[in-house]
Amino acid sequence: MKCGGSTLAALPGSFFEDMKQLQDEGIVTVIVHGGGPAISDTLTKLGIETEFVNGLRKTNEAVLDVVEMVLSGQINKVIVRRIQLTGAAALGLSGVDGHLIEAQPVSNAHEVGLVGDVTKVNAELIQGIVGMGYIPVIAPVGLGSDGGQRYNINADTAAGAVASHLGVERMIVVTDVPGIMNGEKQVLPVVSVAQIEDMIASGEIYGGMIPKVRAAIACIQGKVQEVVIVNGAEPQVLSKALKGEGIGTRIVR
Ligand SMILES: Nc1ncnc2c1ncn2[C@@H]1O[C@H](COP(=O)(O)OP(=O)(O)O)[C@@H](O)[C@H]1O
Ligand SMILES: CC(=O)N[C@@H](CCC(=O)OP(=O)(O)O)C(=O)O
Repeated sequence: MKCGGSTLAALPGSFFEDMKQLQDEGIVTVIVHGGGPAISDTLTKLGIETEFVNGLRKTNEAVLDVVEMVLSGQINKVIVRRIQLTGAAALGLSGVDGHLIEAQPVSNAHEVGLVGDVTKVNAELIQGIVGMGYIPVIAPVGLGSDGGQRYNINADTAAGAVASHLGVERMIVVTDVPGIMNGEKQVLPVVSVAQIEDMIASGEIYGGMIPKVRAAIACIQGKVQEVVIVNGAEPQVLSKALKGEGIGTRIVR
C-alpha cells in the first residue's frame, strides 16, 4: 500500500482498524508512505526554498536532510504509532535501513539533483519482518549501490518498485481523491494503460496523479495484477478495495 502525504492527517482510526482486521484474516500488508506536504512545511519554516520539476522535488543535501528527518523521523513514526494503537505490530524503517531500497540518480538528475530511481529492493528483509508478524512501514529514502549517497525517491515510485520486487497481487494507492476522475469529475471505475496515456496527453491526468499512474503502469507489467487508487478518508477503503467492492479506480493491463 502507498499512503500519500495528502491524506495522512485525514486518515481516521478506522482505517488502521480495517488494516488490523485484514491482518487477522491473513492478509499481509506492507506500507510505503509519502509526506510531501509535511516536507514542504518544514522546508518553509527553515527558510529553505523548494521547487518541483515534473512532480519531483529539486533536492540538494540541505533539502535531503529535511526529507529524511520528516519522512523517517516524523511521518514514519506517526504511522507506526497509529497502527500499534489498534493492537497490530508495526516496524518503521526507510530504504536506508538494511539497504532496503537501492537507488541510482534519475535520468534528469541535472534538473532535480539528488532524486533516485529504484534499482533494487531487499525483499528478503521485508519478508523477514512480515514473517515476525510486523507490518513494515517504509519511508522512501534510498541508498546508492556504494552505500554512501542518499536519494530522495517519489513515494509512488518507491511503492511501485517495492510491490514489483515483492511480487504482490495488488497495490492500493491511498490518496485524497476518490480515484482517477475524467474531465467531468466522474470517477472512472477501471482504466487501462492505453486510456491513461490518452488522459495524460489531454491533461485530464496531471500533477501528483502522474507519478501514481506511471508507477501503476510499471508494476502491472510484472506480477502485480492490479493497482487500486482510493480515498483514505472513505470508510473501510482497504477491505472494500480488496474485496472488489467497486471502490476507487482499478488500473489493469
Ligand atoms: N485525473 C485525476 N483524477 C484525480 N486526481 C487528479 C487527477 N489528475 C490530477 N489529480 C490530482 O492528484 C492529486 C493526488 O496526488 P498528490 O497530491 O500527489 O497526492 P499524494 O500525496 O496522495 O501522493 C489529487 O489531489 C488531484 O489534485
Ligand atoms: C523526489 C520527490 O519528489 N520526493 C518526495 C517524497 C515524498 C512523497 O512522494 O510524498 P507524497 O506521496 O505525499 O507526494 C518529496 O520530496 O516530496
